Amino acid sequence: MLEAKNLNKSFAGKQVLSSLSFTVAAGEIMCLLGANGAGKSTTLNLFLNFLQPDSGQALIDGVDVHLEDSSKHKLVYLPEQVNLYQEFNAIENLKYLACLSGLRVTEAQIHAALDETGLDNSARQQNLKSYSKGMRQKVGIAFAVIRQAKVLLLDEPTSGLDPSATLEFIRIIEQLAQKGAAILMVTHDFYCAHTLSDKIGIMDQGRLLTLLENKQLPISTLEETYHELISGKSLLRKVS
Ligand SMILES: Nc1ncnc2c1ncn2[C@@H]1O[C@H](COP(=O)(O)OP(=O)(O)OP(=O)(O)O)[C@@H](O)[C@H]1O
Repeated sequence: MLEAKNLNKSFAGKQVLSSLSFTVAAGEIMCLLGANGAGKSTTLNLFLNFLQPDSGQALIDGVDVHLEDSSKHKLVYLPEQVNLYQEFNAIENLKYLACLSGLRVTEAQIHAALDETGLDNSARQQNLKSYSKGMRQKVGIAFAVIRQAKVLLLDEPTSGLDPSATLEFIRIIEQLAQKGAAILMVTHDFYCAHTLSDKIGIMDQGRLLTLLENKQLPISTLEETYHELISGKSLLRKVS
């Protein structure tokens, strides 16, 4: 389980996160939407312990990531651009990543993880420099499968993916959540947020303005709420 507890963060006197609190339970997918500069990536960086909060806690399974690094073994981070070794193929990359994490994996386990992501068998022996963004992402997700990640942090995972690759990505992430991972995703993609998330937080200027439960929420309501909150204007009024 992942929990932001009253997180505050400033850079050079500028408050970029203010009293940010939310939880993502095991098996749940939460998405953060917000304008550029709202503080979404800063939030991920606090969970990754790349940054220290001024106050508050970023907790993974009840452990403050800034006080104990035991939580880092439970976590996999997928940045917008998955930067793996371009000169290695998928199998070699995953073997190497597993080795760096102190995990022993067989080639059969690596193939099984890649099977879950749907990466074509024929591509697995090719160097990553020939991969598309979606294929690279599948290798990153396969690492989460190998690591049996309890927490997955995703930063704008669908930007630049074509509609089919986006759908495939959604299917893979749903499967990881069904297996019990807590997933926090930052995105500007309404469709992905709407299709995938159990709850959607809308952020602006470091604050969580609202937290929408996504049970049968129409995508038009999500978009309307976003625009009203962020720009103070109704989408419907704008177009009429
Ligand atoms: N290392 C840093 N040093 C100084 N300011 C920073 C740093 N990282 C982020 N900021 C500032 O903090 C604010 C929040 O940035 P953040 O990257 O978290 O926003 P975001 O919601 O992820 O935006 P985007 O959608 O553009 O990725 C911005 O004003 C940004 O300029």
